[in-house]
Amino acid sequence: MLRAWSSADVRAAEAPLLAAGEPLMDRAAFALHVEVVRLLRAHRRERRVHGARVVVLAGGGANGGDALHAGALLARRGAAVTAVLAGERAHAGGLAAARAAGVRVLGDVAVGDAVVGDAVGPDDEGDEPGPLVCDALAGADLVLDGLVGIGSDGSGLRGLARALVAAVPTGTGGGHRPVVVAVDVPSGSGVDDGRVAGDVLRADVTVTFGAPKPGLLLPPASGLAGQVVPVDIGLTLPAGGVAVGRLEGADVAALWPVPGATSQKYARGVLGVVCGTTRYPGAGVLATSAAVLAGVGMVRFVDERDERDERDERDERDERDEREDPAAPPRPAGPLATAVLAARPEVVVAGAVGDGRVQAWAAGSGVDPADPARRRDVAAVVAAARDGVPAVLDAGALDLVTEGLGAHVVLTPHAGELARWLADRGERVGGVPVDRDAVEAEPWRWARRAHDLSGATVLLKGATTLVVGAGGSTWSQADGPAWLATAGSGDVLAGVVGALLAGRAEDVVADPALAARLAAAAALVHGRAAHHATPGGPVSALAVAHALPAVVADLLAQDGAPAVRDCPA
Ligand SMILES: NC(=O)C1=CN([C@@H]2O[C@H](COP(=O)(O)OP(=O)(O)OC[C@H]3O[C@@H](n4cnc5c(N)ncnc54)[C@H](OP(=O)(O)O)[C@@H]3O)[C@@H](O)[C@H]2O)[C@@H](O)CC1
Ligand SMILES: [K+]
Repeated sequence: MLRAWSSADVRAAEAPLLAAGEPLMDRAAFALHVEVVRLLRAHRRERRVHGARVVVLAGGGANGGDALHAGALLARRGAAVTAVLAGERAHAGGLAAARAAGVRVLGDVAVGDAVVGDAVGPDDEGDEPGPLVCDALAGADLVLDGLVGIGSDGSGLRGLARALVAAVPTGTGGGHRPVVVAVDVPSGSGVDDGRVAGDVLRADVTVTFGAPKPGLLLPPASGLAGQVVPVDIGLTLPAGGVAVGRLEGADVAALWPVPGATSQKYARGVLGVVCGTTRYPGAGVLATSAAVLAGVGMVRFVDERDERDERDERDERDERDEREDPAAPPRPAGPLATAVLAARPEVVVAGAVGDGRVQAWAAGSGVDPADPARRRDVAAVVAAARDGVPAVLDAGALDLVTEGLGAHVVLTPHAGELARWLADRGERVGGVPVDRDAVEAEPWRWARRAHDLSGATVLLKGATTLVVGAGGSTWSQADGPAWLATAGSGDVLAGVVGALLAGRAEDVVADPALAARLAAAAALVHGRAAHHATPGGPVSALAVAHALPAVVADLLAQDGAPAVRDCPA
């Protein structure tokens, strides 16, 4: 599991060690240079550090200090290192180390009484990179981004720092692009909230010290961090202080409901499904298939009934009452349930919500809220959820969600659906109702807001899926390929979430915070199933569902004790 701590927690953990004279920056810089050595060996044709051209972009704080110290170590290994000083001051220790190691220093900053280096820009403002800097960047094998770390307020880079970021070759049109390593965080990104205001240099690797910061896991900033390499510099972080977590494969086994030798289907969890309509049966097929293939004990699929069906049922019931005959004859499956049964014959069909017991519900996928019959079924599920039955509410069910649910209910909107849901509740940003762009710019903020308003666990679908559960606990999962953004993908995810809620229903009722971890595990498995279905290529939602058993089996075989539970027969 990857855990991110806030910059305040990291600073608090650093403080006593710095006061005690622990060499935290030396540790950070050493680890940083080790990662750079690895990257240079991997990426350079010569496979070595000697002769590699490295540019260090150094701000005036300790982030720049880390970068300059690492630059010094690289220079001592034979790299041709150029440091560009971007601040009005430079980290004195880092600069001294760099100069002593033979690093070429460019910049117009005063250190003590001395002005060092060459003029950066051609103008007096000094916020345009000059030709020496541009040449160094154009020829660099690797750029170290040490402009600003956790000292950033996330409002965007300014002055020369901003101009330097813009001057790094991007490789567009097949041109040269250096490997970019961010020091602690990509400079200027929202360290604690994942916001991106202004230009941020996209990193291939971020070497982060003490602990990952939330912005490395939270979109949109997480999309600029590349591979996150955490470095232990000896900090002790507060146990309860985790701001954001990310489940990894080894965490899934402990969450997944695994049957014991004496388990039977009812005790293993029955999932009631109200997904799809006669007109659009696909979502019913996909959500049901996913739940079955994720290992739920049984699916009870609620068929769609039209008004004529209901009239007939009422008449039959009245006739039975007159005959004092309580046994209802089994009803033939309608067209929707017939489609579902054709794909998954193991499913049991129910005539209505409440016909037969379930441990959890999945509702809303592929349901048009304007469809009166299906809307009534979904409303019955929402009522059951309000009464304490775990449920995943997707797509068409979201319109029926109001305040006062518990975290045992998982909402699964995408950004557009979440924006609409929030706007309907009067949420505004910059004086206008929240829209999709606003949610995509600050997904964590709005997922938390939806959790606060609804009380439910909120799983916000996206390239990085965010889950906010009880107490604001947050999980960020980025497990799927971009190909997973395909029709029906959300229906499959709803089925997997539903399977987990049904399989661990008692645990979720006892501890609603568990729902967020289960939803995060579902997102992980869903993403991996997409990779498994068609590595590197297009993927269909049904193929993702079909890949679930193999992916789950693989994850259960990993380290970590599976939660094998012998349920009473
Ligand atoms: N202490 C230690 O031993 C250890 C520290 N560690 C490292 O320290 C980092 C934190 O260092 P920090 O606290 O010095 O802040 P830092 O991130 O360098 O930023 C301050 C500088 O940025 C500048 N700046 C700010 N905003 C800006 C903007 N928008 N656009 C442009 N510039 C902007 C600001 O300029 P000023 O406002 O002063 O003009 C100032 O120069 C942390 O991330 C980790 O890398 C680790 O190695 C562990 C050991
Ligand atoms: K940085």
